[in-house]
Amino acid sequence: MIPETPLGAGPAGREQTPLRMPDGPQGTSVGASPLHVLRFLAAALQAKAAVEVGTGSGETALWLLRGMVPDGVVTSIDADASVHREARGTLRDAGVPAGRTRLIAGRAVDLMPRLTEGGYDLVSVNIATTEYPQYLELGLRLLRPGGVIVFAGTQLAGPDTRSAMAQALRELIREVQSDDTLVPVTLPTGPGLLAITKRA
Ligand SMILES: C[S@@+](CC[C@H](N)C(=O)[O-])C[C@H]1O[C@@H](n2cnc3c(N)ncnc32)[C@H](O)[C@@H]1O
Repeated sequence: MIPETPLGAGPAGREQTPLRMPDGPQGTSVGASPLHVLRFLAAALQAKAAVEVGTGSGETALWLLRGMVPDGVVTSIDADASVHREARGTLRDAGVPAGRTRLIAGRAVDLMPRLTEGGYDLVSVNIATTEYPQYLELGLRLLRPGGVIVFAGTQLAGPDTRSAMAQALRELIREVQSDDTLVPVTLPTGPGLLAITKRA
């Protein structure tokens, strides 16, 4: 079992404040990118705990944290341990206290089953994959009722192609459509998002 970070355990003596970020010059667009969507969802859910699959540069984790409650924690998994160095730099440069992220190296399919069932408000899958259905099952297990799982890059799968990724995406959609406890939406931003909430 991966030890859970106690929520609300910020660095001693440091007041937890929201991580603010500019969207652009005042009075212009507020943004419609996948990152804006993730930040919005994290804020709307008042997310205290999120799981991210695919840490990469740390940029997505940063935007999730900007939407989450001030002491919220992102658990971010990447199969490539070397990316966590860059991600730590991204988060540190943005002023994120170290206690707000847990960066874990390994394959998400191996690590997600070790996270606490029902312990998360939001799961963000940042990889376009042939294992979409498996990530749906693993991610839904982690969500509290009313939580949301977001798949990024779904338009890369091209639903009318015969690629393994497209087939996996179709299977994912079939599974979502056949489950009355799930409410999905496709968002045509960036490489495509599929967001699914688990009814409370
Ligand atoms: C598109 S990048 C994520 C970019 C990230 N959102 C960012 O802010 O930079 C995908 C990442 O997922 C990782 N990855 C790919 N397959 C994985 C798997 N099965 N389990 C965990 N991480 C994986 C890759 O190593 C890569 O760093």
